[in-house]
Parts: sequence; C-alpha cells; structure tokens
Amino acid sequence: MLSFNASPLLSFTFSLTSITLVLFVTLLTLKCLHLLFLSSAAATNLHLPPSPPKLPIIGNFHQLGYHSHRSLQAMSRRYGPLMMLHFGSAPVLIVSSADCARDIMKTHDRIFSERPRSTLSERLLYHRKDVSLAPYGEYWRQMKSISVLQLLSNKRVHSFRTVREEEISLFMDKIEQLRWVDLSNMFAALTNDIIYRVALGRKYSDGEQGKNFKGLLRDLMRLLGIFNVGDFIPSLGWINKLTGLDAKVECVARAFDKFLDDVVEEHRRKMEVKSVGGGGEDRRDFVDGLLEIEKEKTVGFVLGADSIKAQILDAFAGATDTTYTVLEWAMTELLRHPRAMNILQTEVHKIASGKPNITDEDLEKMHYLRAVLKETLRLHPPVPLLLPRLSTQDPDEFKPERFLNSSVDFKGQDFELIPFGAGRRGCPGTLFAMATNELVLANLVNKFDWALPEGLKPEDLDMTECPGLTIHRKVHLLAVATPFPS
Ligand code: HEM
Repeated sequence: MLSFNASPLLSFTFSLTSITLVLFVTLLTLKCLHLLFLSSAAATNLHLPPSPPKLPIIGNFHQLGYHSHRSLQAMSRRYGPLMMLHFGSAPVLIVSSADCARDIMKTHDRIFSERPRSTLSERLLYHRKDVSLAPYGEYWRQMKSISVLQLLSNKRVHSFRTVREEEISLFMDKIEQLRWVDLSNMFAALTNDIIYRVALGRKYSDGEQGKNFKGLLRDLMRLLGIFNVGDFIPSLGWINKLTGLDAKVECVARAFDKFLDDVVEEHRRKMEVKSVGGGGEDRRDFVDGLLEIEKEKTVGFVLGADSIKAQILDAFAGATDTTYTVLEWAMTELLRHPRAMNILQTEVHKIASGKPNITDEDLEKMHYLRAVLKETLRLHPPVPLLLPRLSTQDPDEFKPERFLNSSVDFKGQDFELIPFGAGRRGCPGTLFAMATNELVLANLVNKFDWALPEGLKPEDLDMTECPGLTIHRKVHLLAVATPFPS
C-alpha cells in the first residue's frame, strides 16, 4: 500500500465509542471545500465543522503528537465526528463515523479522488507517473488497470502460487534450523523475496548487491514516509536544502533509477532471445508484462520508460513494508493471546490433517485464520493514518471471534474496516497481500509451536509502535519455534 500518498488524503483512525466509528481525515483542496461546504452564494457564511484553536503559520501541527493518529483520535472525541484542522496552510477535514466515511468514499468518491501534492514523493516516484500519485484521470485509470491485470488480479495472484509456496518452504526450513528467530527480520525478507520474484523475475537479496538493494529500499520507504514541511508551509520549503533532505532524495531517486534501468534492460535482452517472459503465463513476471504492453501499444498512451519504472516502484512501495507488518502484528497478538493461538492451531491442524505444508486450497476452510488476520488489520492497520477499527465491544481487545459470524470484510465495502482504503483510489493490492499473509501464517502455526523467549511473559511483550509510513513494531519480534512431531 502506498500509504505515503494516502495518509494526507484519506486517513482513518478509531473512536472508542460504543457505535462503530472510524475517524476519517481528508486533506481537501480549497476547491473541494467549496464543493462541499459553500452554497453558491454564501461564500462568506461558511458552515465549517468545529476546529481546535490553531496557531499562525503552523495551524494545528503542534497538536499532533509522536503518533499522529492517536492525537487525532483524542481530538475527535472532543470536537466530534466532523472536525476541521489546518496542517500549515492546508485545510484538513476529519470525519469520525463509518457513515460519513461511506458518504465520502462512496457517495462523494469522485470529489475526493485527487491526491495532494508531495514534492519529495513525487521526485521519488517519477513525477506522478506511478498509480498512487497520478492525478485522477485517464492516465491513472489505465495505469491502475495495468497493475491489476499484470500483477494484482485474482488470476495473476493465483499464477504466483508456486513462488509463494517455494519461498514459504525456504522460510520454514530456515526457522527449523534456527529455532530462535527474529520474526520481524524474517517476515521482511520473505515478503521482499516474493515481490522481487513476481515483479522482477528473480531475487535481489543475496550477496553485496542484495545488501545494497535492501539499503536502498529501506531508504526509499523511509523517505516516502517523511513529513515534508514545505508541502504544508511553503515558506519553510528551504529547510530541506539546509538539512540535506533534498540531496538525499535526489541521491535515492537516481540510485533507484539506475537499478530499474538495469532491470528493464535485462528483461529487454531476455525478450529478444525468447518469446515474452521465457514462456508461459506462470513464468512471466511483472516487468515482462509491462514491456509487452509497451511493445504492442495496447493502451491509449505511450507507456514510456518512466511509467514502467514508476509501476515497478509502486509495487515495491506497496508490497514490502505493509505485507510483513501484518504478519508481525498477527504473530505478536497470537503470542500475547495463547488461547487464540491454540484455537488457530487446532483449526489449522484439523484441516491440514498431518500434511506438512498448507496450500491455497486448505486456506478456504480456515475461518479462524481469516478472523485472526482481520482482527490484526483492525487493531494494527499498517497504514498509520488510515486506521479503521471496528468499535464493537472491547475495541482495544484482540478478539478474532468478533469476525467469525460476521460478513464484515476488508474489501472496501464495509466502512467499519477499511485498512486498504475504499472507492476509486482504494488499494489494488489486497488480494496479493492477503494471499501471502494467509499462507505464511497458516504454515507457521501448522509446523511449529511458538513461545516467547524464556522469561518473557505475554503481558510483558513490548507493544510500542514505530511512527512512519507503515506502523511496525518498534522492537523486533523474537520468538522460539518448536517443530510439532510429524
Ligand atoms: C497489507 C498490505 C497492504 C495494505 C494495508 C495497503 C493499504 C493501502 C491503502 C490504505 C491505500 C490507500 C487507499 C485509499 O486511498 O483509499 C493503498 C493504495 C495503494 N496500494 Fe496498497 N496496501 C497493501 C498492499 C499493497 C500491495 C501488495 C500493492 C501492490 C503490489 C499495493 C499497491 C497500492 C497502490 C498502487 C495504491 C494506490 C492506488 C491509487 O491511488 O489508485 N498495496 N494501499
């Protein structure tokens, strides 16, 4: 998911009231405000939502704490379900009810389909040539449909099944050898390897090249998550030059561009010797698909080199941090809640009935597994300011059972649970991410019994969140795996 773009535009957190609430923050352009709040004649008589007092220049920034979603949640309790803030000079609308979220993301979806500008992200993502930053319109529509058709559709996700299974099997072998594992690191490596293989055709995690690329990807994600003062307070835009941030962004953008040039060139050479992708739908990677479109000119515009590279970057930015964060928090909660772990293991063992490896077919019958993942996405949505929570009873408790006899899903139709957003600009990568998450989690609990390192009680597990683009654990999750007797 590309939360860096999404967060200022569409952001959610939760309220602890007894009804189902989400807090919806949307950064509106003044044009949108006019559309929403101004009657044609009464421009001076605005009926704007209540606002906390603001300061000159910075607006309400000083009221956002270290974890901004938590500060917004607290403010919304005081100012109500519809509240107006100013981030520097940018007006921001905070909506805190599922009904309002539905109104905005469904009824008025078109009005809110534009992304706010972000100079740093735009430099990193080929000046809005990617899907997530592209201005709403025909180019964005075509690019999104390309990413779905070539990478994220049901059919494509299914075709990557062998890659998922092979990588998960290597992951399990590694755990079996190590037993005492840093799950945070391992989840990150696994989800990266899967996206490298399906997008680029091979892994980029080994040796010196792997180390460099890992560092580069880390820098990219960090920079995309940085709050850029100049976007909100233009008069302070010069600060980035002084701090060296502009130079860092330039350096990472160039390094990625060089890397992607090499990747595309390698694929072009491969295409010259073989038919696309070296034969077979299953062996065709994302870059092969993009080059094929470029060659056959099947879209209504020229899919140039920058558009191809921007698509690849979107896939990295969308698929890496977000996917592993879900696994990290799911295992954290299961280790803190041995009862839930037990129920999950019982379900998985029953369905696996002695098989060492879980497959996609087995997953369909695993209802508790799906409930665990939904509950994880509810309590720990990876995208900081798009924080949906189902405020049923005990909203702070980890209770997968709440999803067992409920039709609520995260596909963007149920506005109580929208970790992937909703509407036109909703995340296209839901299927892709969840296919990995379900298979990894089911295999992990099928093969191993899990415990916290000796001396650490479930209630003492550090739950501190890391601020940034995606919210992962601040402290890595360490756990001890004991294989079940075969
Ligand atoms: C657990 C994993 C993921 C989460 C939680 C997540 C979350 C999100 C969210 C919240 C948005 C903004 C939606 C909105 O504005 O309404 C988004 C957009 C997006 N995500 Fe994801 N995402 C995930 C995985 C992926 C994957 C695997 C990909 C692609 C490989 C991806 C690609 C994108 C793209 C391209 C957009 C921009 C869509 C647009 O602007 O039209 N995401 N994601």
